[in-house]
Amino acid sequence: MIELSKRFYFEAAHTLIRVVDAEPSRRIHGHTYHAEVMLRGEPDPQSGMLLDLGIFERVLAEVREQLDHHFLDEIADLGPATMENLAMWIWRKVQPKLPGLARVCVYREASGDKCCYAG
Ligand SMILES: Nc1nc2c(c(=O)[nH]1)N=C([C@H](O)[C@H](O)COP(=O)(O)OP(=O)(O)OP(=O)(O)O)CN2
Ligand SMILES: [Zn+2]
Repeated sequence: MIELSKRFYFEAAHTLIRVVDAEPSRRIHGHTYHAEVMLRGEPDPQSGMLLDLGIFERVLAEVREQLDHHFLDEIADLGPATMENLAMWIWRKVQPKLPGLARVCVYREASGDKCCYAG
C-alpha cells in the first residue's frame, strides 16, 4: 500500500462565534493555513505512479484558488469557518477528482493546530 500526499497553503480571513476569546474572534482576522491531501492505493505497474503529481497539483490548485485571499465567511457551503469545516470542505471538492482519497488535514503552523478528516 502506498500513501502519496501533497500540501498547499492559503491565506484567508474569517470571523468566528465562540465562547472563549469571543471579541477578537468575532472581528475579521486572518490565518495562514496549510492543507495536506493524502491518497492511498497501489501504484499502476506500468507508470509506477499512484497518481501523476502533475494531475494532483492541478486538482489542488483549483481548490486553493477558491480559498486563497478569500473571506471564508462568504463561502456558502463551508459553514462556520473552522479547521474542521475546511478539512471536510476540501474533501468534498477534491473527492470526485482524486481516486483513493484517504485523508485531508488542515494546519495552522503558527499555533500548532491541526485537524484531519478521513471521510
Ligand atoms: N476546534 C476549533 N477551535 C477553534 C478554531 C477551529 O478552527 N477549530 N478556530 C479558532 C479561531 O480561528 C481563532 O482565530 C484561533 O484562535 P486561537 O486558537 O485562540 O489562536 P490565535 O487567535 O492566537 O491564533 P493565531 O493563529 O496564533 O493568530 C478558535 N478555535
Ligand atoms: Zn481565526
